Amino acid sequence: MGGPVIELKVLDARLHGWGMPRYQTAMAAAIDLHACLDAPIEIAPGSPPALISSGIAVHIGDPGMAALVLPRSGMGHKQGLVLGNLVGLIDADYTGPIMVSAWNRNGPGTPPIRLSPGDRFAQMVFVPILRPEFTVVEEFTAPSERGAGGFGSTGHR
Ligand SMILES: O=c1ccn([C@H]2C[C@H](O)[C@@H](COP(=O)(O)OP(=O)(O)OP(=O)(O)O)O2)c(=O)[nH]1
Ligand SMILES: [Mg+2]
Repeated sequence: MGGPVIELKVLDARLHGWGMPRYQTAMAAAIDLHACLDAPIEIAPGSPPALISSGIAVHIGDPGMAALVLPRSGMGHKQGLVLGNLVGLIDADYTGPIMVSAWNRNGPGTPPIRLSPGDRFAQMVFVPILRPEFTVVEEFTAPSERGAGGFGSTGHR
């Protein structure tokens, strides 16, 4: 409602039956992505991630926006299905199929994760992007309270 509108191509007609990419609730931040598989697959622990098409393409076409592909929290936390690239970044000028690297992060000896055609197995969120230009300097001009401290420099409690 009132948000930006971007073009989306449906590359796999089965999505019409599975439920087109949509926000599952009125205030959901992300749309779920469906696994456009020909047949069920099993992703074994320790095996390379499976690269699976979501069956959609978008052309964001605005340098102030990008999309992130993220695990679904239920599948990631409970089943161990996460992304081989941890987070997928979709550039505003990318027009190919949105692909998902599906990785079973579980340890050896655990059962494979089964994915069936149409399963909602990841999600995609659109985010604002800043693209600053850079002034190369020898020394930073403004003072900084933190300075170069990092990696726990402020303590734990
Ligand atoms: O999970 C993902 C990550 C990326 N992409 C697509 C969209 C993105 O715009 C493009 C390039 O991604 P990225 O820049 O992260 O990968 P790269 O390894 O740097 O490839 P490139 O050299 O094409 O930029 O691949 C996906 O479909 N799914
Ligand atoms: Mg890149």
